Amino acid sequence: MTEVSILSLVKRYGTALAVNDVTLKVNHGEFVSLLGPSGCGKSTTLKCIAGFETVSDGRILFDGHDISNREPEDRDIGMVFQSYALFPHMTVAGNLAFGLEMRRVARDEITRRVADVMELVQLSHYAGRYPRELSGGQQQRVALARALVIEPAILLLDEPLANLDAKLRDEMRTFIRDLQKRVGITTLYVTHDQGEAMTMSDRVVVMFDGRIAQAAAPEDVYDRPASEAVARFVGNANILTGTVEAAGEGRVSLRFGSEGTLVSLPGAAAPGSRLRVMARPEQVRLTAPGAEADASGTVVSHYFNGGFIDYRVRVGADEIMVHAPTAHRFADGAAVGLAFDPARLWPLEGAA
Ligand SMILES: Nc1ncnc2c1ncn2[C@@H]1O[C@H](COP(=O)(O)OP(=O)(O)OP(=O)(O)O)[C@@H](O)[C@H]1O
Repeated sequence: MTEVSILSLVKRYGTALAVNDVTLKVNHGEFVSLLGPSGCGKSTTLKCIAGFETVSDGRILFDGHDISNREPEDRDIGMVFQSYALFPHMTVAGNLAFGLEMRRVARDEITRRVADVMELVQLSHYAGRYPRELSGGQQQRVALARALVIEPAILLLDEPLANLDAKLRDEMRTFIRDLQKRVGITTLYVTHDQGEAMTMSDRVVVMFDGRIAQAAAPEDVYDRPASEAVARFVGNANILTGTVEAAGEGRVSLRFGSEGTLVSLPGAAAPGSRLRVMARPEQVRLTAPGAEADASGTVVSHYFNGGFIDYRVRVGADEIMVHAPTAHRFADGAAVGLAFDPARLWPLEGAA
């Protein structure tokens, strides 16, 4: 297993900064996702690690060795792309053997390793098939096997599930994650899909404009986002502004609107100041009017979504998203109360 250190990485295309001073350590056997909107620099970061792009500044170390100037084939990486990039004129077994033949591995050893990796990705019965005779998910499993068969030190994946339909994508998430755990390989995974990053990763690195906005465990990024931009990119977020009525011992009492009840939450701000807090839609509870609540509002719309109902509720000038169980239903126009779970409200940095 290998540790990857990215130190003050900069990548410029002309005057444009695609990667702007990225520093990140990926531990032995860790699964780290680079998550961000299109153009934020995640693929460029991965390409610099793979050696497909030269770095403009900064260094990349594998287990303490500077590999910034090594050719891609000398970096000991396995790579999987969105387009499976399989050789169409070769069978599955041929595709898997190719990298080993290039490395002049002995024939017996190639046979053994190809058989092992086909079993690992559950494709043993497909050895003689050509890529065009496989489904998208199967082709991506071959691509994964081809990256792993060379037994690389690091696995790099760039949007590998983007071409698959939704159900297959869900299955492949678990498949890749289980496989990575079994093999124990240090993995960097690029995606713009926050669900994918959350379910698969040990750590999620959120990037905007070539910079890291937050690098933390999925739960931390979701529950304790470093900024409003992270809060909004990772899942849905209600951003509420309240007035601090009292403060002390690392907690503040916040009042939303003129009628809102006081909610006590962790934070430090002077009384009278305005504070923005994040409440995830599933952390807001709807109550019948008259029942104890923190605020009152009117249902603007509701959408049935299988196990849940997604409501939009007008509270004063704000619209609050609520992701609620189906047990109690409220019609459009209904008066409702909203109750926040103070333990789950998260104060955001910066002035309101
Ligand atoms: N070869 C290139 N020449 C010039 N600019 C480039 C090149 N490759 C990428 N860029 C620019 O660098 C920035 C980062 O691109 P990058 O592909 O890393 O983003 P990304 O987050 O992976 O986006 P996507 O999900 O769309 O691939 C973008 O503004 C892009 O236009």
